[in-house]
Amino acid sequence: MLEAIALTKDFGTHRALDGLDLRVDPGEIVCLLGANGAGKTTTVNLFLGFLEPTAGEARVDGVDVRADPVGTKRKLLYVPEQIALFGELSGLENLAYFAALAGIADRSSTRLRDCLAQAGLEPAAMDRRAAGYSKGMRQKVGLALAIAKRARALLLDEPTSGLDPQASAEFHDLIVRQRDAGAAVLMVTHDLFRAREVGTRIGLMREGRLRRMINAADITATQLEALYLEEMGRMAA
Ligand SMILES: Nc1ncnc2c1ncn2[C@@H]1O[C@H](COP(=O)(O)OP(=O)(O)OP(=O)(O)O)[C@@H](O)[C@H]1O
Repeated sequence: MLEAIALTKDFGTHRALDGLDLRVDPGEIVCLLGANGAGKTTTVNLFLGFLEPTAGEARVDGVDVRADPVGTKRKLLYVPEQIALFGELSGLENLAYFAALAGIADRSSTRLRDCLAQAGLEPAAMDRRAAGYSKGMRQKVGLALAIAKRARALLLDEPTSGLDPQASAEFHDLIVRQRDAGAAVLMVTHDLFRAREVGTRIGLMREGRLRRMINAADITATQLEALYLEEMGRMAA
């Protein structure tokens, strides 16, 4: 569903992403871990068509993002670290607005409320102004859009940073539900523990390169941490 083929991005003379080969199939969650500046967000932005690759291809459902930026984006849902909502509008009104922008045909209030409920937003909160929403509640509106859109792939960039542990666990449960419904999920995170819990595979990135791809089932959290530190060079001495 998501495929990077020798994907490369330079910013001036700096190579931010260097020949990335990666595949995320329907029904799996691939987590990207790595130190700041490793090229994780650049990868997500290339799949979204926010950046043009210097070389290689980012494909969504077999289509090069550059060849059909609008069509490929329609199949994706992007959840950034901070979801921006209109504070004066309710959660439901925000969802209705973004659903219209995304070209979703069925935007009845009943359907959108159902999507918000599936994303875990309390019914009582749906009609309250989003200005009073916590970060966790805003993320749920983002996920509700994925559900409304029937997005086939989710691109998540540090979606739970700053969430309390309970909200983070709840968010990850929702992602797992999307995976079980057949979505392909690419998640950038610094949370090694959650990556191992929910990830099918875990990629370790450093300085623009994918250094290692690990099957989450083959490794304990402690082993993952040791591998991570080793790859990041902190245990090199
Ligand atoms: N628009 C840009 N212009 C110039 N350099 C950029 C740009 N975007 C990213 N970079 C550089 O590319 C490299 C990779 O950045 P990227 O944001 O992909 O890292 P990351 O792995 O997501 O890091 P973090 O964990 O801090 O979010 C960094 O050196 C960064 O400074």
